[in-house]
Amino acid sequence: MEISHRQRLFATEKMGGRLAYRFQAATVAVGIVLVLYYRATRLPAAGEGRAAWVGMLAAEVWHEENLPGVDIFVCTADPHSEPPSLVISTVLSLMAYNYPSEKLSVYLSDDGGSILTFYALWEASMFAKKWIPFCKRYNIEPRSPAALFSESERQQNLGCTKEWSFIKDLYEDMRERIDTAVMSGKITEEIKLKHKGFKEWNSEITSNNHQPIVQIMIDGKSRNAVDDNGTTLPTLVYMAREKRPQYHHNFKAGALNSLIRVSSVISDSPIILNVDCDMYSNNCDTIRDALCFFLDEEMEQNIGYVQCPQNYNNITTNNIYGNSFLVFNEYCTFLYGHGKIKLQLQMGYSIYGLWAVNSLPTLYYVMVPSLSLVRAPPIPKVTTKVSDNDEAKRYEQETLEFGSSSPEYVIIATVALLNIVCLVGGLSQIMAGIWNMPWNVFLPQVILCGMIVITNIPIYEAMLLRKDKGRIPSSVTLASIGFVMLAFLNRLILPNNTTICDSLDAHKTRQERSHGLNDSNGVESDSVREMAKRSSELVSTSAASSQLALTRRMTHTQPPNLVISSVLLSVMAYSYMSEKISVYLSDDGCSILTFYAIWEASRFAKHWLPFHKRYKIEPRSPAAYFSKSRKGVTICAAKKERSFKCSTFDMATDLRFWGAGPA
Ligand SMILES: O=c1ccn([C@@H]2O[C@H](COP(=O)(O)OP(=O)(O)O[C@H]3O[C@H](CO)[C@@H](O)[C@H](O)[C@H]3O)[C@@H](O)[C@H]2O)c(=O)[nH]1
Ligand SMILES: [Mn+2]
Repeated sequence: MEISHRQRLFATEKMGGRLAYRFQAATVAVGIVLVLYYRATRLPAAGEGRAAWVGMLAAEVWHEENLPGVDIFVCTADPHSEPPSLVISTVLSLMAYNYPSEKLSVYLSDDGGSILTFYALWEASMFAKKWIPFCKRYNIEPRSPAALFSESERQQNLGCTKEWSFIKDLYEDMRERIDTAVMSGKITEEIKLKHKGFKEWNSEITSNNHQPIVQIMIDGKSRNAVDDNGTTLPTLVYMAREKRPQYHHNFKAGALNSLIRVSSVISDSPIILNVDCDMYSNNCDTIRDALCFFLDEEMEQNIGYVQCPQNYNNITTNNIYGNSFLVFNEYCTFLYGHGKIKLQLQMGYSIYGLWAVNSLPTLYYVMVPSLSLVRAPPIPKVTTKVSDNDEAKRYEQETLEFGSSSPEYVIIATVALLNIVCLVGGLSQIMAGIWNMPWNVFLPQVILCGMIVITNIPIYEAMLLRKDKGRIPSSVTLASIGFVMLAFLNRLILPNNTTICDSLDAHKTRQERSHGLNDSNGVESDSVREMAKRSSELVSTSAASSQLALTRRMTHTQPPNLVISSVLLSVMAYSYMSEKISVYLSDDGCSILTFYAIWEASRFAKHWLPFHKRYKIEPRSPAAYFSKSRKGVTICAAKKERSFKCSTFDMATDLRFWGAGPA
């Protein structure tokens, strides 16, 4: 109880010693009144420091609240995709928060470990001396110089044309120096003399292999850390955590981990604000707003995290990347949204709670039906950043940007390619009449596959037609072609001549079977596990067994009824007491042909069961057994086997006759 009290940031409680406290408060109040009396009666003449005197008076009257310290973490990873001139604009917008500067510390984590980013931050530490007082004096918003100066008409309304132009020129000169340095990739010796931190970089340092670098650019506790008006500046720290090739750096999470450790030694503030380097503050009161939650007397114990709404300033007309303002979490939108948002919205947002559940079926639907269109008859997505001009142009024209060889793109390209190949292949097979079935049976699959192909048109363009840098790299295209070829080579994806439901059904049967076997008692010869293993072998080698339940497909090589009888025979032939085995066949096709096949099998079983038991035949499906040419079969078995082979063929011929005949 006591511990949790001590950890609270803010609370009002009745305490002992109130009389002593009142006495102390009274003396402080008298002191304040005396100081104010002194200021009011000794006012200097104009031009002899009156302005400073009034300023002091204002400062003494202005009571700054007892606010907690705030550590602000900014992460950057690469000076080429995240330009340092923009990163420092982010940093400057955070340093200019409407919050007591001595309580603010801004940390920049540089996962690129780049001297260019360090240089940019050093420039920012100088520019901040002018930028922060400028923002505060004119109540500027937004406080990112890059964002502010990209809006042209703003200065008229502010009434500070001269100062505006002065600051703007300063900023633009700085940005040019930084961009030039980034372009050349190095820092001149002259600049390197200006801060001791530059000495950390030598010719051996690479972004993945370097010592830890921590440089305090502005030390808020130091007397020199003041802006041009003499007001304290926020603390500003550069950090590049140690990186070695043999240890994984864990991306942004790793950077945040190091930031927590480094900041705990330097400022150790109870509140942490985290911002990506490609964002900036668009509201100088954000920290105070968020503290309303953290310092709330009733709620603070329950609130550990406050997410500020995000605005996007570069959404294109059709919003092709689907950027939008969304805050979502693991809670069910229906339960938590009930009574708060409309039902339509609840339904719309529920997708964000369901993405994980949704992704497997989605992958399934974009791949398996299309694959089965060509293989069998029917069934009932480090972000790339906009950093160069061409890229920005493509973004405005709403041309999808790929460019990098990300594994995500391989998945997208493979799915797209697979679908177009399947559509073309499937349609040509249907036209050629290979499946021997009316064409409308394939309609749902063709429509689904066709819709996926239409949706993927930009992907085909990016893979095959585009020449710009944002196209899908040929390595990705090649990899996806490889995967598509694998899908066709690998018979495991879908056994030939098997519909999707067939294979799922076969899988289910296998599970049910092994489950049933594990429950059984009184095993005579083989162990239960061995039997379960064999039963699964059985089902997987004859996945076509359940074809009958769904589609009645008569192919010339494998009459299903023969397969059925073979499966029944193999199940009847388990090494298990025959009197304890009962085999049931459910025929959802309700066919006399199937019944006839079973009748044939029941007669054949009288010979088959003793035969396989005597000679330990495996597999015990006659169709499977005789489909393989057998060597090394014992001589005594050979003769009998030949005659069995003949009768199996007899049965097969009969069944085929009945299956193909007019019934
Ligand atoms: O090794 C790395 C990789 C990334 N970053 C930084 O992480 C941030 C986010 O990366 P980004 O590529 O911009 O990802 P986005 O998809 O734009 O960002 C969203 O997705 C990220 C990963 O899920 C979240 O961390 C972000 O907060 C969220 O805005 C950026 O500041 C990067 O500089 C690092 O510090 N180190
Ligand atoms: Mn980002």
